[in-house]
Amino acid sequence: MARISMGYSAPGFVNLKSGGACPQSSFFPGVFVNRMKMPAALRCVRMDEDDISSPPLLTFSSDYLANSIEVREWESGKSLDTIAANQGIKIRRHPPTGPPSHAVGPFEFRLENEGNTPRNILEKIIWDKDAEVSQLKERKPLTMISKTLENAPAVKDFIGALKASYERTGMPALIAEVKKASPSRGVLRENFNPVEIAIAYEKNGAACLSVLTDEKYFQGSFENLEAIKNSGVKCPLLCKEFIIDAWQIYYARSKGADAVLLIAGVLPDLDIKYMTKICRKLGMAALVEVHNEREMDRVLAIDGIKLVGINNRNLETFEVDITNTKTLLNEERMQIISQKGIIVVGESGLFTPEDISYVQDAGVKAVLVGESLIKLEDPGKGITKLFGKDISI
Ligand SMILES: O=C(O)c1ccccc1NCC(=O)[C@H](O)[C@H](O)COP(=O)(O)O
Repeated sequence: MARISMGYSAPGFVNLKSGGACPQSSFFPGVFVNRMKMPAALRCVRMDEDDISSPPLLTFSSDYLANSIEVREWESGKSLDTIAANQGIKIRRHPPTGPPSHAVGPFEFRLENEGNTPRNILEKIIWDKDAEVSQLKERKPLTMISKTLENAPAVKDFIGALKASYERTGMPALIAEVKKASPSRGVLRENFNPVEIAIAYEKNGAACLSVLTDEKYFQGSFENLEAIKNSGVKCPLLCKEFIIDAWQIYYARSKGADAVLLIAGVLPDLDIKYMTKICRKLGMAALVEVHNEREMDRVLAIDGIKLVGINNRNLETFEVDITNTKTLLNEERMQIISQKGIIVVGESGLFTPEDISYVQDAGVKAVLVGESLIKLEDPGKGITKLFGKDISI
């Protein structure tokens, strides 16, 4: 099988060559491209069929490339943002740079939102995350992380835990979120002890836990994730991050995550396919999050996805509407979901037993809940209040 490998040529740039051992032969001979403008799937790590612990040399099967519309678009000069926009994604991965787009007489200017101003909070988060991940990767290259994975504790079965809970209680399985703050609500809980909260959630019937790791906007951290993992909590853990680079999946795994979040409103199909493949190789689950019908249809068309989250919160406007879950789960889609054995997770804005019944009737088998639990004096007891019954027994 022909493989493409990347050799670094200049900071931020790669020289695409074919066959790791044969640097000058053809696939993309001597092509220099801006690495930051490439889809994540083409950017960072090895896609070797059998070995995921190897050094960060990227390899792709030629079949994979030949079948990918996005790769062909990218080869023909389309930028990552254009490819994403063709899939309805409005979030740009980086601040656009380049000359001002308007000239009037001797003046050149850029209209607001045409230049380096993020269009909304999600775009701002993604731009900041991109800079953060670039720095972290320099400090902890994949080779270093891969070494730590050799002795890492086994991954826990995230989807299995959701199914078991649903079967046991007859109610949506709970993914309880360890969330100190959010951009839409500010600080949700001053007295925040992540391990205590995690233990209380588990004791009161949570099937899995979601741990926010973004520091800047959510006051979360990978230390929190690691501390919960090491506390003896048995629930599988979702690393709640803004993943834009496959390196982050390996990093999350090294910090104890059993599952990661992939946001369809940020990641084009090729990235989702590539990242879910990495998750499978690492034994992790991927919760692929959608907010609108287009994202839902894109994700349902991708093979191998087993967990889909419907976020009732619009991450660009912060508007929350739980009827979104019902809108997205129409009859036609429910048929695909059941044929493919997908578990649907209802996310955000769930506060009462009526809300839980509403999304359950719409077709979800799990829910992801943060605010309504974390704001209570006793977040563990909040679970019984939220479900209208004790789901720990
Ligand atoms: O919660 C936010 O304000 C937010 C803003 C921007 C991007 C993501 C955001 N939240 C992530 C989530 O979707 C929620 O943390 C999760 O679904 C739980 O929601 P909730 O029960 O409403 O706290």
